[in-house]
Parts: sequence; structure tokens; C-alpha cells
Amino acid sequence: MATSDECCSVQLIDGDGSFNDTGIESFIKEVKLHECGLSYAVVSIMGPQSSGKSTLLNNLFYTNFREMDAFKGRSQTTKGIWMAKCAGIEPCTIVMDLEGTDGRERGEDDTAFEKQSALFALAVSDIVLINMWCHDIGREQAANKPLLKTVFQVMMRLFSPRKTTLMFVIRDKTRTPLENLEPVLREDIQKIWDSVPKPQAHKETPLSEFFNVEVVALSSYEEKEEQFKEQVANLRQRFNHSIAPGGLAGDRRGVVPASGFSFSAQQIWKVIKENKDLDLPAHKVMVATVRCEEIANEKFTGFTANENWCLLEEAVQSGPVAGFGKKLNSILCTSLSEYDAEATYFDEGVRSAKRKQLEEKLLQLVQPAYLSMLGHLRSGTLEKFKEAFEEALNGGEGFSLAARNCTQSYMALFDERCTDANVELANWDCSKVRDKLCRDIDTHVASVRAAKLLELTSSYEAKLNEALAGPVEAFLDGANNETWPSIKKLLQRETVSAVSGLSSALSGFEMDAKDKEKMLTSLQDYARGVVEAKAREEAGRVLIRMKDRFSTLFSHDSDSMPRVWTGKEDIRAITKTARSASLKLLSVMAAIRLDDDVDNIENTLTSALVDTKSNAAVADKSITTFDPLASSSWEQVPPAKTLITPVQCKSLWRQFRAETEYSVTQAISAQEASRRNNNWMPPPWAIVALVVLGFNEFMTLLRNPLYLGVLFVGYLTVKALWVQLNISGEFQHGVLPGLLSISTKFLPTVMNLLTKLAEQGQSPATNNPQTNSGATAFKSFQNGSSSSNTSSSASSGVTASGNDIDYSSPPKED
Ligand SMILES: Nc1nc2c(ncn2[C@@H]2O[C@H](COP(=O)(O)OP(=O)(O)OP(=O)(O)O)[C@@H](O)[C@H]2O)c(=O)[nH]1
Repeated sequence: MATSDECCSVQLIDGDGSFNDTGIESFIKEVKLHECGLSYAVVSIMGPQSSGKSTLLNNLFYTNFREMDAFKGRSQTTKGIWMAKCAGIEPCTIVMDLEGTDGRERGEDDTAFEKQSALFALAVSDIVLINMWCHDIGREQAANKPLLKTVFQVMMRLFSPRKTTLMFVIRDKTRTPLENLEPVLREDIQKIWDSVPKPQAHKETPLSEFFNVEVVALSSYEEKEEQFKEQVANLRQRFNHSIAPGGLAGDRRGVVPASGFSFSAQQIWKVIKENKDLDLPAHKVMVATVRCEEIANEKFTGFTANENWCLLEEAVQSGPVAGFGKKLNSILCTSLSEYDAEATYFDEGVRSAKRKQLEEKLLQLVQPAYLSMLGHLRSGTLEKFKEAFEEALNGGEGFSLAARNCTQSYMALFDERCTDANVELANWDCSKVRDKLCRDIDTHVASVRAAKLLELTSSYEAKLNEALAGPVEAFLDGANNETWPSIKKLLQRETVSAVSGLSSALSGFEMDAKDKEKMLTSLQDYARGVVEAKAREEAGRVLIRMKDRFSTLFSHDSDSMPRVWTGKEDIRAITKTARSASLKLLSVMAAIRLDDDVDNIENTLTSALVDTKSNAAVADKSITTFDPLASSSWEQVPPAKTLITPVQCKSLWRQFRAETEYSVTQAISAQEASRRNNNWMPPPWAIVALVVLGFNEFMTLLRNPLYLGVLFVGYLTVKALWVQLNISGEFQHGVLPGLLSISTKFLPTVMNLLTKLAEQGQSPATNNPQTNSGATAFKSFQNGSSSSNTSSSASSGVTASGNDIDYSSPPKED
């Protein structure tokens, strides 16, 4: 059995009307009222001072309100409003002990504590006990009359008041049975109700509309304690399960959830103190709003500190989290469920609105984590797509097919992972991130495609370059009538091969026919461009080529052996042939002939540069003729195909001739020298004349051993000179070193010989005229050789200094 020891009480409102908000908070916590939801009841007691209210409550609910000490006389003990929890009554029942009324009518002062506390009790209580002495029933001046009047008056100030149970507790009942007392009491109550001024809306409203009136009578606690306690125990039974349907509590329309009781009571008292009308429905909404908001804030704060959420948030910063959506959804749902559980008894409209706000706040809080998750999924999927795409391409899969397959499978993977990351509660739209991924994949595919196409075309271009550049150079080097047809054939063959190769390589790209055609045409153009560029490059070296060709033909015989000018060669013919070949090269190099167009470049060049008659005519200034090379373009050849213009040809030819002229001159000189060498013996008549006329000198020489020695030395000298000439092959260049060599080798010997001879002959020979004639002969040989050389070089018949050489007249022989 419950006892008053289990009870705790608190002064809710003190005698000055101050609300003890901290006291009530700790009281509610202590009695765990906030956990009760709507399952609680509030009972108040009001009545005259010292009418045994506290005594009744303590006996009825096992509370421990302070009671007056009977031996100290009757004086006020309860100040303000006290609150305690009834012990042993289900559901949780809170009882309020109000300060007793003083038994006097205090006029219409609405600010009086008596009225305020009565209104407060009516606003928050389900059952209001009105304590009254039995002897006051039916009395005109009864002490409870002003109290009832007050109750009914303040009740009118409640908008939509709840239907409260008014239980009249008759104390110190007499022998008069309750059955007789009750009608009298009800009549009194009705009279008071009727006398209370009512607003228009409630003029005709019966008392029963607002109150359930109950009447109980108790024996005197002081005189018949046993009976009193027995009756109280019976009464106590009625307070058990008072809120059940048909129970003692009223309709409980205005009941606020237990967690909002403290705030609600505080606000009601505040309104009452401000002497304002109390709109209970509005108050209920207000309490619901405040409490729901408080609960929502608590849940939000709790969520931010939730360990699971903190771990999840941290994990998603560094990478994707498997089962992200489910995990987050579960944490969110837990918070919302807690909110629902706590806010469930508050006004539904308010509760839902606040729940929505809480949900929005929570989703707003977690959305960045979700976006991070999507970001990871997007970047991860893109990276994996890149790898898979590269692998597929390396595996030989067609480009477009690989791109399509990889895109499909990785977009499906992304969708799957997005579903995993989806927070059911939020059901956020991830289409923007999906679109971004699509765009990223498309961009990557496009860039790889461009790179692959470039790689392909570059490889075919490189192949073409390799296949064309070298052969074209070789063809142009050996320029002849077949050069351009051969180049054309080569170009066609290589182009067809490259185009077909590229075409089949492009099949995997599933290209638009137009684009493919464009690429193939571009490759064809490239091939042609290679040939043209090579031709232009070679045209830039045409002079060297011409000189090479000239040199090859001029300096080599038909067996490609270096030519030795013996004097029997026809230098004119050889020169002409070599120059014709060079001119041929010039004509071949003058224009690109990859099309079937015919031109007359060769004829023009031949007639303008080689043809003897034409040249003679041009040389003859008196005859005015049209120069076919005085033009910057060829007839029938478009400028784009021109490699060397007519004017350039003319200039090149002039330069070519000037630069090859020296070779011809050298050849002629060599030929002259060769001829001279072959005809060194004087004519027979000269020999006969020499013998006849020089017989005496000859004999003198033979008779004198000194002369003979001088002659011998002279012979040796001449012989050495001759040998030297033959070795050098060039008279002008070889004579000086020959002489030096001779003088170095033979002069000491000669001098030694002469010294010995002089010694032997004791110097008669130094004054001998024959000796002088021998020296003269030596000198004359030297001069003769010299003059012979001079005349040989002067008599070549070729003017080396001139650029224009007339090859129509043969070089003059000496
Ligand atoms: N005659 C009579 N006296 C009673 C009864 N119950 C209590 N008393 C006495 O009345 C006196 C006042 O009792 P309380 O319970 O303090 O009365 P109260 O109404 O709470 O007093 P306040 O809080 O000061 O208004 C005490 O001396 C009680 O012994 C009763 O049933 N009959």
C-alpha cells in the first residue's frame, strides 16, 4: 500500500503569485510526469480556509501537504498553490492544494489571488474538489457561496472550456442523509450559476454543459476519524483510472501532453496574471508549438552528436561508403521516431509541421554528405570507365562499340550505386550528377576518339611519307621522260593502299560517311602534298643536280670510268650531251606533272637555251625576237604546279653554264697538254738542220769530256723535268715543284761533278767558250720550256673569264 512517504510536494505558485518554474521542472522529473504522455490526471481542491483540505488530500492521496496543528488554533497554513503526486493511484495523478478562500466576498477584483488561483485550477485540472462544511448547505450566507460564484465567473473567461468535474466534498456530515442534502446543494449551485453574469453566447447554456457535478459527504475527521478514513478510502477508489471512459475526470479536451504540462501551467498562470482571457484551444496549440519545437531541437542536437552519424560523415569525406543510404536513413528515422514518440500527444497539425521542419533540417544537415557520396561515385565510375574503355580498345574492340558498351555498363553501375546511396527519407534526385557523369564520359570518349583518329591519320601519313619521299627524290634525281609517269604511278599505288588501310581502320569508329570521306580525301591530299613538297625541295636543289649530272656525263665515259683527256675526245659533243641531259633535268623539275595535262616546257627550254640558231638570233641584238623564257609562268601549267618559272630557268641555266665552264676549260687544257706531250719530237727537217748546222758543236761536245758531262747533266735535268710533268699532269701546277725537286736532288751532284772536273782539268774549262754555249743551251731549254708553257696556256682558244661561251665554234688548237 502506498504511503505519504512516497510522495513529494512542491510549491507551484507562492503567496505572491510567482510561478516556481524550476521547482516544477524538478518535480516533474522526479515524479516522471514527462513520460506519461496523456495518461495523467490533475486534481485540485479549493475551499474555505482551514476547512480540512490538506487533511483530506493527505488521507485521500497519501500526500504530505502541511496541515494545521489542531492545538495551535485555526489559521491559514497553505499559501499559494502546492502540488504533489498522488501515491498509489493509476495513472499518474497530480494534486494541487490551493490557498483557502477567506470566506468573505471580495467584490469584483479580478486580480485577487483567490480568483486567479480558481481560474488556474479550472484551466489545468480534470477534477476540482470543492471543500465545504455540511452546515453551509442551504445557508444564504454560506462560506462557499462566494467561492462558487468566483468559479463560475472565471469559467466564463475560458474560451472553449474543458468540461471539468466539480466534486463537492461535504465535510462533517450530519445525520441528515446525503440523499436529502444533495438536492439542496444542487439547488444552491444552480442558483449561483443563474446569478452569475454570462456572455451572450452562454446566456442559456446549462451548468451541465461545463461541469460534471458530483457530491460526496464525509464524516468529521476530528470526531469520527474511523468513519472518515473509511469513507475517504472508498472515495479514493473513484480516483483510480479516473481518465478512463466513464471515469471521474472530465472530457479532457484541453489536456496537454505531460511533457508540456510544466510549460502549459506556466503560460496559463502568466495569462491569468496579466488578466487576459484564456483561450484554451489556442493555448494548447501554443504549448504544442513550443514543446514540439523543443523536442525537434533536442532531436536535431542529438542527431548532430550521434556517433553513427559522425562516423558516417567522416567516412564519406575520404571515400564512398557501402550502404550509405540505408545507414543514413536508419539514423534519420531513429531521430524522427524519437520525435514522434515524444510529440505524439501534441496537436497533430503542430506536431506534423514541426516534424516536417525537423526532417528538413536533418536532411539539410546530411545533404552535403550525400553529395560527397555522389561525387565519389561519379569520379570513381568515371575512372573505372576510363580503365575499362582503354582495356577494351587495347583488346581490339571497335571504338564505337567499346564506347557504347562501356558507357552502358558503367552508367548502369553508377545507377546501382546511386540506389545504394539513396536516402529513402529524402529521395534526392541524382539526375544532375548522372548527367554530369554522362557528359564527362562523352567528353572523354570524344577526346580519346580525336586522339585515336589523329594517331591513325598520323601513322598513315608517316607511312605515305616514307613510301613516297625517298622514291620521289630518286625519280627526280634521275629525271627523264618517265619520271613523272613513274611518280604518278607510285603516288596512286601508295595512296590507294593507304586509303584502303585507313578506311578499314575507321570502320570501328562508325563514322558519318561525310566525315569519313573527308578524312580519306585529306589523306589523299596529304600524299599528293608529300610528292609536291618533295618536288619543291628537289627543285630548290636543281642547280646542284644539274651540275652533278653534267659532271657525271662530262667527266666519265660510257663505262662510267673517269675520263682521261687524251686529245682524241670530242669535247664539244661531250659538253653538248652533258648539257642536254642537265637541261632535261631542268625541264623535268620545272613543273609538277601529276595530272594528265601536257605541257611544252622541255621544247621551250631546248629552243630557248640550247638551240644554236635561236641562241645566235638572241645573241644578235639587231634581230628582235620574242624570248619564251621572259615570263613568270609556263603556258598550260597552272602556277600551283610550277616549280621553277621560265625566268628562274633562264637564270639557273646561265648560272649553270658559268659554273660548268671551268670544267670544260680544264678539259680543253688537259687535252692540249696531252697532245703536246705526245708530239715532243721536233720535225725531221729540224733534226737534219740541227745535225748539219750543229755538227761542229756536236763534235766539240763529244771531244771535250767537260762538255760531255754538262750535256749529260742537261739530259738528266730535262728527263727529270719530263717525268715530273707527266706525274703532275698539269704543267702550270707541276713545273715549279719539279724544278725545285730537280734542283734539290741534282744540283748538289752537278756541283760536285763540276768541282771534280774543274779540279781534274785545273780550271781551263771555266773560260772555255764551249762551256758558255752549254750553259746557254741549258738556259735556252729552260726558256723554251717556259715559253712553250706560256703559249700552251694562251693558245687554248677559250676565254675562261667570260660566262657566255659560244660552243658553236670549236676550241682553237695551238
Ligand atoms: N471539524 C473538523 N475539523 C477538521 C476536519 N479535518 C480536519 N480538521 C481540522 O481542521 C484544521 C485545519 O485543517 P487543515 O487540513 O490544515 O485545513 P486547511 O483547509 O488545509 O487549512 P488552510 O490550508 O489553512 O486553508 C485542523 O485542525 C484539522 O484538525 C474535519 O473533517 N472536521
